[in-house]
Amino acid sequence: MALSGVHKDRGELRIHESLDELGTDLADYVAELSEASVKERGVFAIALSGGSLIGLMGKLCEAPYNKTVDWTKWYIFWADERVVAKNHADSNYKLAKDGLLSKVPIVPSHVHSINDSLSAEEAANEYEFDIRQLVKTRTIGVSDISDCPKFDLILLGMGPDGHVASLFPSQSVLDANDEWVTFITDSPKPPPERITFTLPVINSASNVAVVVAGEDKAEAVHLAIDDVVPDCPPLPARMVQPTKGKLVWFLDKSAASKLDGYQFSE
Ligand SMILES: O=C(O)[C@H](O)[C@@H](O)[C@H](O)[C@H](O)COP(=O)(O)O
Repeated sequence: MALSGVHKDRGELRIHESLDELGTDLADYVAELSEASVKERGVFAIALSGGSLIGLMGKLCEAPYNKTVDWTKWYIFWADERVVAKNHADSNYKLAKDGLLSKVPIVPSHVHSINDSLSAEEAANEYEFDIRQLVKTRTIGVSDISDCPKFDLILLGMGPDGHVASLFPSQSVLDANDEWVTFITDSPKPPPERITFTLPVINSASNVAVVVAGEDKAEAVHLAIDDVVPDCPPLPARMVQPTKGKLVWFLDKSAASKLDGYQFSE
């Protein structure tokens, strides 16, 4: 690891020399959380996002993880999903299925994806209903300070504009407090129709990891983590602040290059 440390209020930073190293650390981290959660609760409830994250999780399909992780205890969800058919190239479900879920022995009935035959609004409502049933049976834990679900791990990517899940800057969904899952029909990143976990759900998780690589995201990483005097509303990524859970940033050197105090020489 190039550098690691704990920021006083923005969580743990793990900064890597290369994407290969980042991928190994990410696989270790997910495997350790899975083991701890299965030991404690008997299951592991994990929510994925789309984008480059899934490729960076690729090492989980390889030795030793493919044989050491208790995949049958995994319950899979999406922190956000594009409202397209499951076999569409834009589907986050398809991305995860092709890149991860089809390569390890996950129980098909444990994979909770959205109903792709519904409108964005209906799909969000139905997905929240599904999650509520699983909170009732404690397949997903529950926050002890609100009624929110407490996922064992929520994995997020971040866009160059600082969006996480499908929570984009200046959109009203950032203020959604009553819903667990909401929807947008005007995503600045295509496709336009998406469902997304709301901030209260993200911030109720036991663990949240934000995985970011590339120089085009360096400014957003700086604004999301460093103590900056804001001249604009906080980036969605900065609003990720687990109430009781643990936040970890997995960064490559390029994404971390504008962080205060982190100067890398080539
Ligand atoms: O479905 C999506 O579009 C996402 O879940 C989104 O939040 C993604 O994680 C970021 O845009 C980062 O994507 P990249 O890592 O590909 O830049």
